[in-house]
Amino acid sequence: MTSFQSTLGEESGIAEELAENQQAISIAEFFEKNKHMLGFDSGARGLVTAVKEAVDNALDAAEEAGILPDIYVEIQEAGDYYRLIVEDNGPGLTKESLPKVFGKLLYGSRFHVREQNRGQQGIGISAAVLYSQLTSGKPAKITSRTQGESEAQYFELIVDTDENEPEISVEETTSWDRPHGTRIELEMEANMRARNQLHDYVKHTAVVNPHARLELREPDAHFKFERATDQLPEETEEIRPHPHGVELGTVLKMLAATDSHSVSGFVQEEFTRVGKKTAESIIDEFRDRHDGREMRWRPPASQEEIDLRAVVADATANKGQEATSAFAGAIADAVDERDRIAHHELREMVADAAEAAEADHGTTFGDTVQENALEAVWLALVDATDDDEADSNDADSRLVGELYDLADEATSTRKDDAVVHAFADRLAGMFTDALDEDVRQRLTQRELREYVDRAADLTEEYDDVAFGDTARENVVETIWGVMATVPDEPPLVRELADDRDAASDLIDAMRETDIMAPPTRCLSPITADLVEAGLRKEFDAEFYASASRDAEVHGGDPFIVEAGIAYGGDLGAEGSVDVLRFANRVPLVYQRGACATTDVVKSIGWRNYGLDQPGGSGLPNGPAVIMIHVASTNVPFTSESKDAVANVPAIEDEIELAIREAARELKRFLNKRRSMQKRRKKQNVLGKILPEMATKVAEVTGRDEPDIDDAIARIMNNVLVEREVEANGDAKAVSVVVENNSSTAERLEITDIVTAEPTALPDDVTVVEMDGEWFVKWEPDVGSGDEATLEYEVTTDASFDLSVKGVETEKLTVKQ
Ligand SMILES: Nc1ncnc2c1ncn2[C@@H]1O[C@H](COP(=O)(O)OP(=O)(O)OP(=O)(O)O)[C@@H](O)[C@H]1O
Repeated sequence: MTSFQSTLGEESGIAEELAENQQAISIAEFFEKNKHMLGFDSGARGLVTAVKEAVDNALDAAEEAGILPDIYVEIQEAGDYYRLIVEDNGPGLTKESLPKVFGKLLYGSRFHVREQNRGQQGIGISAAVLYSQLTSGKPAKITSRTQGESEAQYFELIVDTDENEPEISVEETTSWDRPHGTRIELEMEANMRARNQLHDYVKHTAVVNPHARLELREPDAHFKFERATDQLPEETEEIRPHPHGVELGTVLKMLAATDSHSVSGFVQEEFTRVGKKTAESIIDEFRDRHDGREMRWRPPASQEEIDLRAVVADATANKGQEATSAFAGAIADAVDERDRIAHHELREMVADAAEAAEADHGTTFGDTVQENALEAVWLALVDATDDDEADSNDADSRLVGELYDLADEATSTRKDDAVVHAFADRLAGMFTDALDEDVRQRLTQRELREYVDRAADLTEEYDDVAFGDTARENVVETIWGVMATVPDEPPLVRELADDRDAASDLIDAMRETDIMAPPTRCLSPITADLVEAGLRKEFDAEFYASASRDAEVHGGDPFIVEAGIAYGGDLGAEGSVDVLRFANRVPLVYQRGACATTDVVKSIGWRNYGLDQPGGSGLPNGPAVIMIHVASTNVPFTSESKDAVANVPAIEDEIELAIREAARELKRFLNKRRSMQKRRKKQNVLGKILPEMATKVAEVTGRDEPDIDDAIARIMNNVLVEREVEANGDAKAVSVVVENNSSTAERLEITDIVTAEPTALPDDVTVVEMDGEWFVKWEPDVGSGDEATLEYEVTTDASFDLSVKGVETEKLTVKQ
């Protein structure tokens, strides 16, 4: 005991004294002291967070009401403070809800809703009000007008931190030129040191919300982001949780709150994607965990000389010979028809046989008779034949034989036969012993594993052989595979609600059952096309790629990850790439280093995708932007300030897959670019050397100089497009020849622009005249090593101009 402890022990009433100091803390007081948790840790950051909270709310509210958002943000210098004004054209707030929305923490419409929203906790805007009143001492000034109302409501209020309730100082009606919407005015101690973050937030919000019009006016800048589309994002719908990944506490709460009585009703009513069939599969999985499975044995083979009729007849008394024999025969035949039988299956067969015998012979085969027959047949199946020659060793030979077959099937061929037999023998002994405790031989998978482990340990010990983990696991799996799920009714919901272990079995069962991915109507991904369009709008790059994954689930909430990459062009080549992070269409500005998105980007081997990555890990270098969007009904953030996505493995996996999908396209682009660069270099060298060689050769041989273009095209495996014009009487015969020297088939788009009307054209070309010029368009498919020719005529002198598309310039030689 320490001296401090001894003092404590001697003084009576110290606990009471300490207890007097204990008191409840209001949530508002708590956040007042822990402003950093909500993103208000400094003046610079506080301003950005306040803008973010107000703009996110405005977007949420307008979209929810089906209104194209039009948001105006203004930051003014106001003496020692900064004044923030945010106006939206959303549906507005009623007189009753407005004070609570702005003057009470943890008050909101989204916390209990399983639907993708920017807001989640109902803290954001009231925290901004709290920050403003703490730093400037001024109340928040809110104007709001709901649709159809002739006047707007005006409030001045603060948060009463003791009570966490709004304290209203002014409440009146006013006129406002917006037909509907909300205007917030907050004064706060702030500075513009985080101007870049503020601009990034607004700019990136515009990238992922092309349907919104945003305007930002601050002391030194004024931006307008016009909307790029009049299409609101698909309306989202609320959904129930998905059974994959829900946690025990949540399920216990749901069990306590549900109106369903049965587990089947519960899983169908409370979860998404669970119909009757899925519910049955979940319950089967639950039974496997909660009740275990029953061992199924083979019926006796004919050579075993087990006479089941005699066994049943011996166990049945006083039912008359005819009826008894019909009863026994029906059981024996039913057993004989099966591949394997579990105890509960045999029980059903006996009941069926009793019913049939009763119907045919008028004799009742009641419960006791059925029980006797069941026990006798079951023991004959699992125990032994009672045949005269059987000695005690043969007593379990049926089980040994069957378990030997199963173990043999499960283990590698390298295992010695005698060893497998010895193992099966030991395992059979355990099954036989189990009969004393539970004649049905019900085992959970864990119990079966214990049996197998024990038998394997003994085998290792006495037979001096290895019986490794894989072999053990295979044996468990094989035996578990032949065991039967039991038909027992699962406990009622109210029993489950009080039974943690059983509820946990239900969660495992839900996890193990194949269940369709959750519906995505509750999510509003940006879509791959718009991810790319957003990047194009914002970054002048050379290459863009994007990927949008299918929905997955974490903690019962569906989520979708999207990724995009922009590369080259005007993007800065110095230093590491830019990572743009978004959650539910909201740009994440702070805590980049603590975000799962950044962690995943760092963990990818970017050299493999053609980017420079010093040391082979960490952020890659180069002129690239990597964008990641996580959309979910519940984005797991690292803190209430919603700056960084938490390290949830299921989400990290999807982030990685989405990035890799886009990165593969980048790799293809970079590889191609590299090979084209090589080609260009080689072609340049050839273009220099060949003419000199040609001249020399011509000089030496006294012949004409060979055609250089043709030669280059062949050496470089290029596609050569060549036009020739020959006089043909008064007319001119024109031919355009395509010679494909490359190793792949090519589809070209050739336009010959002619200043005279072309005639004698083949059918597969189109001609359009514009201002005295004729555009002859021809689209030949030319196989590798093949040639194609277009021929036509012009009657007068003309000039020509060939344009060729469909083949990279590096692979093309045009001669005209
Ligand atoms: N501009 C607005 N127009 C209409 N309703 C609004 C507006 N701003 C807030 N609300 C309503 O007030 C509620 C509370 O907003 P608040 O910012 O406190 O929390 P939230 O957005 O729900 O969650 P979070 O704390 O994650 O931001 C919202 O859920 C919404 O119903």
